[in-house]
Amino acid sequence: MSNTAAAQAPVQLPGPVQIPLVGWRTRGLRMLGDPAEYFMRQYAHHGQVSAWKPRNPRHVFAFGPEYLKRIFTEPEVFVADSFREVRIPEQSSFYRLTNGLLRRNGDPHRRHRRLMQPAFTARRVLVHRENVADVTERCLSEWRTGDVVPMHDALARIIMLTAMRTVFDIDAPERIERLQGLISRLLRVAAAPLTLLLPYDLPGSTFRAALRTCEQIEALLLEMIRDRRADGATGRDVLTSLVNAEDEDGSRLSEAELVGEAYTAFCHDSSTATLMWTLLLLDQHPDVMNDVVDEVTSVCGGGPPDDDQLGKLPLLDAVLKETLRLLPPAPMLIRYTSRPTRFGRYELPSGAMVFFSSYVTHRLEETYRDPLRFDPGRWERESPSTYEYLPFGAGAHNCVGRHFAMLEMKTVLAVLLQKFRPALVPDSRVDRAMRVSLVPSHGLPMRLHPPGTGTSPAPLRGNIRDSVRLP
Ligand code: HEM
Repeated sequence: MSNTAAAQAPVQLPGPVQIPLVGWRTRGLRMLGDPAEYFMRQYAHHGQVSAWKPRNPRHVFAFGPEYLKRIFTEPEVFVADSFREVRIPEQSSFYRLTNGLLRRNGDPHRRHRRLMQPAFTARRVLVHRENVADVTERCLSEWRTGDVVPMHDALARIIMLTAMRTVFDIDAPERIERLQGLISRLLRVAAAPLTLLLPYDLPGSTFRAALRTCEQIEALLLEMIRDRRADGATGRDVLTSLVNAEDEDGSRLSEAELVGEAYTAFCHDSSTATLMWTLLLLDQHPDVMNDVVDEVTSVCGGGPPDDDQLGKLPLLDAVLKETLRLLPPAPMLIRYTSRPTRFGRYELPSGAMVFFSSYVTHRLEETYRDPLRFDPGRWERESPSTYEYLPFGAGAHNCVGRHFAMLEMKTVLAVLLQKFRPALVPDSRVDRAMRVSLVPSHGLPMRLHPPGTGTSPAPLRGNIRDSVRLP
């Protein structure tokens, strides 16, 4: 945004002709159904910045890197408040569980980041590598060549068990099963559009189901936090690091704060989503699949990667980066303006909701050559800026778990691809589905072949073909 542009008198934001009686919740429902498509249409019709109601811009869309830079570099003006629209009662477990970093701003946010960061540095997360490999190998020992595996459930199980071990250090099957069941239920009911539309504690409502499920999850988390404190907290799991984390003035996170942060650190569904998309894209690009399998096998020699080998898998790294470019699990993020502010040539009121989408930004032709092509090789030629490539966000709220996520995804894929060649069941339907993350619909059924089997891309149907050019 140039100074000259900012100095000009404000003009009206681009946007659609207003249709009376179409409120934001109606539009919001359409948007939540398929945010990727909705945002692409908004961008195609109105460009890098626009509003639903140009004369009263309370809902604004920003896709260009210059606007994103503004959002990320002024966190005191563009504040995060992830669950504002759900109107969660402040005294509820639901509130405390969702009261993590993504709800905090300013000093409280900085304090929590300071306390959490040490558990998530690139170096520190390596302590979890063996646990991730061990869980993956155990789960894969139940898979058989020739089987058709519903990849969504299978990968979600690996990631959930990994999180249980690395975040909470729990292995006891009954505790795992209980927490797994509760979290799956919460993700289902919390993502239901009715929870947003009818946020009331009424009999039979999805909102009430979310409230009750959160009470049970919070009770379990508190049990674990108190166990940690009682046994002196010496483990290497994330919860132990958070329980022991001490600020410069000697203060620690309270029980309520720990509940919110531990829950956020536990939800790894973005990793599950990325793994699913990666397997699909590799299936559709057998040459890349062959090269990745060669790389992983020659570096790791049949076993899980060690610390050193994890850093020697450049193609696997590029494949994950390219998957996160084309299909970022969080395709819709939101900030709220804390005061009236100039936004380039436009004026935004206080309290405006600003939507932005890495899904759209990652497809800008000014930045990416042939953006719809899955091309891991582009990462040798193209080096987009922080505001042009942002699957993990940017600025104050950038993903604290990014190193963890990369370690987790690389390890799972390295182990999996040395044991099996998964191939999509031909003629499957693959649509984008917005659950908590952007995932392939219909569970992604894949047949397991021996590693090294030559397969051709499975014919498939569905709107995934609008997101990426497939054979
Ligand atoms: C492929 C995997 C992942 C992706 C794509 C991803 C993406 C993101 C994005 C886009 C944000 C920024 C949200 C915003 O600005 O509103 C974020 C924040 C966050 N992520 Fe991740 N994430 C992933 C995995 C993880 C994992 C495994 C953890 C925990 C270990 C984690 C913990 C967090 C936390 C705590 C925040 C909030 C940071 C803050 O507000 O300061 N993420 N993530």
